[in-house]
Amino acid sequence: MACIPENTEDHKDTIASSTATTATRHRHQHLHGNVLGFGDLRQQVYKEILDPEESRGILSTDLPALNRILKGHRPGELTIVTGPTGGGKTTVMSQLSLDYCKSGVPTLWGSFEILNQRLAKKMLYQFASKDLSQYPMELDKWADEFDKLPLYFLKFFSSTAINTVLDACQHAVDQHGVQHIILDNLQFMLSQQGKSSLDRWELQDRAIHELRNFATTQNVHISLVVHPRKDPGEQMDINSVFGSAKVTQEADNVIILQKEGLGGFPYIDVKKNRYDGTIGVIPYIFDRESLKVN
Ligand SMILES: Nc1ncnc2c1ncn2[C@@H]1O[C@H](COP(=O)(O)OP(=O)(O)OP(=O)(O)O)[C@@H](O)[C@H]1O
Repeated sequence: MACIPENTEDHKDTIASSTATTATRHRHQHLHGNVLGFGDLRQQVYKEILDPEESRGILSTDLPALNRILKGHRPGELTIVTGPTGGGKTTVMSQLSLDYCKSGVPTLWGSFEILNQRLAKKMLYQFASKDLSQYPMELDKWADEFDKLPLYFLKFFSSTAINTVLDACQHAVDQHGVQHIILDNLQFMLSQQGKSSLDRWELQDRAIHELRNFATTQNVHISLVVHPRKDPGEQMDINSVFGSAKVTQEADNVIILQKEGLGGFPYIDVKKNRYDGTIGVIPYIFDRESLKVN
């Protein structure tokens, strides 16, 4: 019978490999239900390395320049959108969400500042790319097409408790497969809640935390419109967002709609992009006929 001497290299390898296997098994045996080993992530990591296009989000058709910076609209993220008063936050988010919705992203709008019918009218103009009051004969045709979109609206208006909002969002995720939720805006949603200004900041921090958590656990994208601080100055920066630093810390993306600056054009300013760190600006022109930016 062949006998393998204990000090051969083969034997050392065998011992080393069996020790590694035991260590791996030992590691995995002791993993808590909420703790992962690399093995659990391996296939996803491969996918990110070998197929980066796949891990990118849905791309915008209307604003291709935004894709080059943000790399698409991804589930599980929280985007903060801010900009000066009347600077186009609702208009741009309406257009962008419609753009993703047309690509098949089921979308839920929470419009706490403007009535749903006004928002839907704006979206219908953007959908038709024209001022439909000038084309009344076409109204039914466009409305029928618009009605086919996987688009939903929350009934809430102005002050609404965050838990009430999230309950409705949860229902929309479960029943309609919603993947993008737009809340416009945080201040109107939280208005008249909290007695002192300190209370209000705490309330806002808690709401941000809840929304962040919802986006992650439900794997949906939340776009949250937040007003700037009073008098944010000519060009806004990340500190111009109203509230504590938590608002922008919790966000994966921070987008500021800046007033005329670059060559006299207003521009979309991507100030934070946690996905790959690319930031940058996209000048745009607002078309009053279609209510779209391009
Ligand atoms: N870039 C733009 N240039 C000029 N007018 C615009 C632009 N974007 C939107 N508008 C128009 O300005 C008005 C306000 O736009 P919108 O409601 O989108 O701004 P907002 O930033 O959401 O406002 P608020 O600060 O009140 O929430 C609308 O009538 C809209 O059609």
